[in-house]
Amino acid sequence: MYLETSQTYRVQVAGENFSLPIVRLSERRAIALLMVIDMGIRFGDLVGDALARHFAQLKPDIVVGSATLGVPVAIEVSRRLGIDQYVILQKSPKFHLADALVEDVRSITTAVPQRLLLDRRSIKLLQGRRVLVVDDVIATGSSMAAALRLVRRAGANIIGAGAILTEGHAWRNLLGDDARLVTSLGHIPQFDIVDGVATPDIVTEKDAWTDDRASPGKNLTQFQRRRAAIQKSAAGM
Ligand SMILES: O=P(O)(O)OC[C@H]1O[C@H](OP(=O)(O)OP(=O)(O)O)[C@H](O)[C@@H]1O
Ligand SMILES: Nc1ncnc2[nH]cnc12
Repeated sequence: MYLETSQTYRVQVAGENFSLPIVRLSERRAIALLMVIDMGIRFGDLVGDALARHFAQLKPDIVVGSATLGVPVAIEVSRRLGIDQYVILQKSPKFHLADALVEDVRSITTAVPQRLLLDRRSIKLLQGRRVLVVDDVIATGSSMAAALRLVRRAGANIIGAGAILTEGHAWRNLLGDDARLVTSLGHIPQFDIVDGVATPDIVTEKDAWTDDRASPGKNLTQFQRRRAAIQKSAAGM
């Protein structure tokens, strides 16, 4: 099912405003859809520049992206970091991927379970290297978690996880300690359909922790940070 609503959601990505169509996933759920492949060349420049600038200081040796929509992100970021080769984790099984490392994925946009595959021939590009993993969106976190597992199985040292957008905050629970690796250029909520209208889902928004980049809670434990954020949001702050 892919049903456009008449609603859009305004989001800032790397400081610029964009309007995303809100589409239904089911009778009860909707998302603000970011189709990177429809956003044009300038958008690729914007997100490539911003992610590369952020992660350059961590000196990645190579960038890994997940098919399909993580592919342009990996290319744009690699280009700006001056790194020639990049590694793509595939979602569709192919004959030439018969000998791959595999992890299960269940992303927000796909009704059926999927598999993420790392071609064993790419392991040599990752083993012992400083790796940046990128994707277009992190929602449930299932795709990013599977990507991180695959890259670690290849013996890499993951130095960061970059996304154009985070969507809700459920991914923080799924990623656990790895949530601290994540930097995104913007944030969107997930939506419930209430009386036919897409409404930001306060449950996953409430799940927010204090953002490390905003710093005030930097030295608090994860639990304290979560509790503080929930109390703040319940108090309407
Ligand atoms: O955090 P999650 O819930 O896993 O959602 C995020 C994933 O969803 C999309 O992939 P999708 O499976 O739709 O494949 P695509 O890139 O081929 O569109 C997106 O590109 C991310 O990889
Ligand atoms: N909002 C979104 N737009 C495009 N792809 C997505 N995958 C997960 N959430 C998405």
